[in-house]
Amino acid sequence: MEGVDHLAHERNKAQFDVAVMKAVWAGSRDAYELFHRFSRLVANDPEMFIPAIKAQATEEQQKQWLPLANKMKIIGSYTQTELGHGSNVRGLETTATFDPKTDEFVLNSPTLTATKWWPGGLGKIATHALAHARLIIDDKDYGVHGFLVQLRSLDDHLTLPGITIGDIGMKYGSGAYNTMDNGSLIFDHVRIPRNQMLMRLSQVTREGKYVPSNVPRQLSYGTMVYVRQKIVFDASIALSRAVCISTRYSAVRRQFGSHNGSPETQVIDYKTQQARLFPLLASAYAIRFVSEWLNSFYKDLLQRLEAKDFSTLPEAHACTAGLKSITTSVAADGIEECRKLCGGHGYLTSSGLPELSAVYIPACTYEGDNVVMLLQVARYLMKTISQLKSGNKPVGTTAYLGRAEQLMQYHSDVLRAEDWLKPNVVVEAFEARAARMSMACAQNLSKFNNPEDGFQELSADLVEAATAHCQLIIVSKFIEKLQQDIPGKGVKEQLGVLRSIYALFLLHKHIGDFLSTDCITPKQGYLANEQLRSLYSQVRPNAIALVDAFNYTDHFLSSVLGRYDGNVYPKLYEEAWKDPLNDTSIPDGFHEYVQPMLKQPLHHGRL
Ligand SMILES: CC/C=C\C/C=C\C/C=C\C/C=C\C/C=C\C/C=C/C(=O)SCCNC(=O)CCNC(=O)[C@H](O)C(C)(C)COP(=O)(O)OP(=O)(O)OC[C@H]1O[C@@H](n2cnc3c(N)ncnc32)[C@H](O)[C@@H]1OP(=O)(O)O
Ligand SMILES: Cc1cc2nc3c(=O)[nH]c(=O)nc-3n(C[C@H](O)[C@H](O)[C@H](O)COP(=O)(O)OP(=O)(O)OC[C@H]3O[C@@H](n4cnc5c(N)ncnc54)[C@H](O)[C@@H]3O)c2cc1C
Repeated sequence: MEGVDHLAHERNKAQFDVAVMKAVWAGSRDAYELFHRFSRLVANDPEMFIPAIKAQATEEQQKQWLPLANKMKIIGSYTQTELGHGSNVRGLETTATFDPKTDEFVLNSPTLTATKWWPGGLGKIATHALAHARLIIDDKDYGVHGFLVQLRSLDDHLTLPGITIGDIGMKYGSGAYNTMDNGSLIFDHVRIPRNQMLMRLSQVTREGKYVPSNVPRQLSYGTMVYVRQKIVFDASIALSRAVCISTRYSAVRRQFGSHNGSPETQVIDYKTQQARLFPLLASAYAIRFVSEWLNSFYKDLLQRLEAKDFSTLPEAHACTAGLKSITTSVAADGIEECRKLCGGHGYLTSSGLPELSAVYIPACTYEGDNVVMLLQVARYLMKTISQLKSGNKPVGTTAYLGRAEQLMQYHSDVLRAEDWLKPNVVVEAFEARAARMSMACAQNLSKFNNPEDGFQELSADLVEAATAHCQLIIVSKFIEKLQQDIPGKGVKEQLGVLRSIYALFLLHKHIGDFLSTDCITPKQGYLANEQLRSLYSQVRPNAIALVDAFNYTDHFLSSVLGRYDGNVYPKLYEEAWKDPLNDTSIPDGFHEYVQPMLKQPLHHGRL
């Protein structure tokens, strides 16, 4: 019935202050503003163009271009990827050749594979591109740099001479990402003034002299680092949306279990449902907290860069690349699992889950393919280990590698299931697992004469070691979050339950790592799983309140299964009748195509 809260009985079970949990989840308010910018982003993509200008343009260039971009007097596209290259930025083929006679750069797409391909907004709406092209001066190639290129007239929006632009066509399913005009672009000797090369990091003088950057060249990748750390926050939003829908529906849905006329069992009470759903609920909170930490780490990096302190740049790259990879994979797989947790109705568009999945899953690819990103983390870990011999003391997220020798001797001292609730016990196990996996890779790498050959040969193991490292970061940041002062009845206790679920679920899922590295015994693995089952029982009465704490409106969730009031069945039915197919009883084409078949005379008893 309208106006009735069908989940009130669930909400009354909450053992914590939901208002405080909402504040803990919301964290810094700007994160929400960011997300709402993102929700506009799917239709447009100024959010990379502007940061890229800030990162790569001189003050003078920023004064010229930022006001135009901020006021949408120009619409920009971050135009880097090409038909032939995306991951390998240094392999991009578009050229920007300096012409000293005219003090211009000539942009050209020398091959088909040099066609710019995928940039958001490029297909129909962008008036300007921040095009990444190989800087060529006197036939010498100085590598990839950024260039501002006008694509369309600001009067009639027609493409300018030498510019061929198109949309790259429909994408995955009918998802909302098809509102994004990812485009293609071919340059045919397009001339731009020299001052439209972004020259904050490196310059080209009027005489055509190349002035190399006096800061790490990787700062030219700064926009990707910025977006990757934003994407981690986005993963917490996407996963929490799906978890909210599937948790509420799991409390509404009843199937089997009726005795003597009693109500059937709520599917949320099945242990299999809990074992699939509650780790995702815990992961949403874990990703949110690590995104908060990553954002503060990134802001600290920016301050350091202002002071020409590049000391945390390598770690920032590794953390943004690795956490982007891990969290988007968890979120994308989690959204699909949430669909399955809702049974058949999860496959309905009105559940909100197919659309969420279709829009979200490219996050595993854009801003860096997830495997390529983990390989970057692996490079960083191997480099860190190689420097141990020279006495380099790792700090920050690799500090544990400074204790590698000690961790190589580690054996968990867990005796009882509840020992796994101790944060230090968990962190030690995760540190030992990550250290041993990385050290084993380093050991194996040392057997290769050519380190690059070794890296390629061992890349699958290296990805697993990088994954263990990133999971350790997320577990550690969840633990650190709970060391903060968090008020409110039962809030910290509930977050503690989620922290333990997150860590022990990962331990159970990757039990092979923990056993093969001899960090824990099979018995200790068994006790961890015992404890996990007990934790699910502790979350159960709080599950609805924990997803209420995400504070999502029904409009935002756009899901009949995830409605706040749990009034699912009438709304499912109502939503179905909105389908145009139900405007008529007899479907189009029936009389022309189906009825003649039905009217066919029977021949010898056969149609
Ligand atoms: C857009 C919205 C933003 C925010 C607001 C809203 C909401 C956010 C939520 C979601 C986002 C919403 C929408 C996004 C949707 C679509 C947009 C998508 C855009 C794109 O996809 S843009 C294109 C992205 N492309 C990539 O990511 C390419 C990936 N490839 C690379 O990054 C590089 O090619 C790679 C793999 C790093 C290799 O580079 P390179 O060959 O130059 O380096 P090496 O591997 O040889 O390493 C050399 C050395 O350099 C270090 N290093 C590499 N990269 C970096 C870096 N970025 N920073 C610092 N250091 C770096 C590396 O570690 C090595 O160091 P070493 O010598 O070993 O010490
Ligand atoms: C929805 C969407 C929006 C996008 N928006 C933009 C945008 O606005 N601007 C822009 O410039 N680009 C954009 N892109 C492009 C995106 O950045 C690239 O697709 C992404 O970086 C992956 O590169 P790729 O396509 O070359 O993949 P590839 O690198 O070709 O990946 C193919 C396979 O090769 C593997 N692989 C590649 N290299 C290695 C290696 N060294 N070792 C092991 N395995 C490897 C990958 O893991 C993957 O399995 C967008 C893409 C999508 C899907």
